[in-house]
Amino acid sequence: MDGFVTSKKRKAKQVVGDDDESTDVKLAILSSLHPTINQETLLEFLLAHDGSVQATSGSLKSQTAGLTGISPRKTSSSQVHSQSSLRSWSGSTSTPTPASTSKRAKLLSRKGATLHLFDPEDIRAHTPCTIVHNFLPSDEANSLLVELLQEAQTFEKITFKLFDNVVSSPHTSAFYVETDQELEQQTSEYVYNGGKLTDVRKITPQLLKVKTRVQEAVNREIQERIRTHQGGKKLKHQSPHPWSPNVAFVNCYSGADESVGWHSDQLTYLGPRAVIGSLSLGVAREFRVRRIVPRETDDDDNNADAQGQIAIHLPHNSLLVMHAEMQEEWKHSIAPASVIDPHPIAGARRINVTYRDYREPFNPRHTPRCGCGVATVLRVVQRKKENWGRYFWMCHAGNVPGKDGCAFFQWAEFDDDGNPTTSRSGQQQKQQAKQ
Ligand SMILES: O=C(O)CCC(=O)C(=O)O
Ligand SMILES: [Fe+2]
Repeated sequence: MDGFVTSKKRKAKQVVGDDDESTDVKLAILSSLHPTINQETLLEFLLAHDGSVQATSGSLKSQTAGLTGISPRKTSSSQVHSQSSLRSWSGSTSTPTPASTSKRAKLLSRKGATLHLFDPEDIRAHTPCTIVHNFLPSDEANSLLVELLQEAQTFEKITFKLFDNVVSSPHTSAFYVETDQELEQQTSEYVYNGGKLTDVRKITPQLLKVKTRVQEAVNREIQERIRTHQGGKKLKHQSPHPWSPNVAFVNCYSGADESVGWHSDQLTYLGPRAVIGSLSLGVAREFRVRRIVPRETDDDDNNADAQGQIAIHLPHNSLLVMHAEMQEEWKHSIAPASVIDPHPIAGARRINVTYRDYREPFNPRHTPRCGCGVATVLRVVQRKKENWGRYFWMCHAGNVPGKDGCAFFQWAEFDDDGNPTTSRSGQQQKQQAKQ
């Protein structure tokens, strides 16, 4: 039985190139083992040691002991710099067309280099995001910040399993829902990283009030994006319905060294081509994005940073919209900072609220369950050229410390509006028939 599971797992890996996360995962492990060494240096060492975490870590330990060749974290993620705009030197002030946008982005962000963006027009032109500065009336932003800093005193780090290591997120967070019924469902039915969330809270009156403003602004931004970047049409699998957030994740970064590693947000409850509204409060930090470039071959890891990173600077009271192009094709992170400019209310702390639209067809009651009896996770092929852009459901029960998952894997199909085209029972039957 074990042999069967192992070979099935291997097969799934081959079709989806699931390995694609391994560089990020390896970097996350190395980062937690060597917190003072910046990610670029870790990546260089990892590549030099053929992707072996153990060899990289050993080599880093001996080099840091001898203090040779390693620069401490010296990322430029630091103070809030100011930059007028790229437009001032690129000579263009007009709204870019999709073609000119991607050409400019290619020219400006390069392998190994980080392009720093501050101006909303530059962010719109070079990334799948848009930003609204000074989003809330300032007293509303400040009082939401005060409330969430208070809440964050009891937030916890999320613990999960990476390969055989148990690691915890380098920041704290909590999850907010609107009704008692959702609170009950979230703790009994929903699954994150293979396990149940332990800290689910009822949304606060201020978070709820701000949600209405976020909802209006995000829907406006979506329409604008469709007009300027999507040729007037929603993307294939993008929902045609107005974006209607019903949950919020709140993250707290207590100091410059707290961060979140490279990831794409989980589509499991959002569906394909999801849009997310992300409000930043307190100290300004860098939100880094990079496009995922499909691999030419299975062991081609050199492409991981082929187009370089883009750092979007997120000041207090800014709303970042991650548009429908984002989660499937890009990864994002909050980089550790070497220096920060303290905020008058928050000091070194930053609060981030991501409002999300959990869609009914993606309720775990309707989505496939794996052999462990757990609702599966929805993912997309990001690296493997062959199946690039295809969605699949897979078991994630093995991410819980102390648990092993199963080999469940199933391609996911959606109609043009992003609704699953097969019912759960239909999918389960097909899966059982195949086994
Ligand atoms: O803190 C942020 O701005 C981003 C947080 C994030 O990526 C997430 O919660 O998924
Ligand atoms: Fe995220």
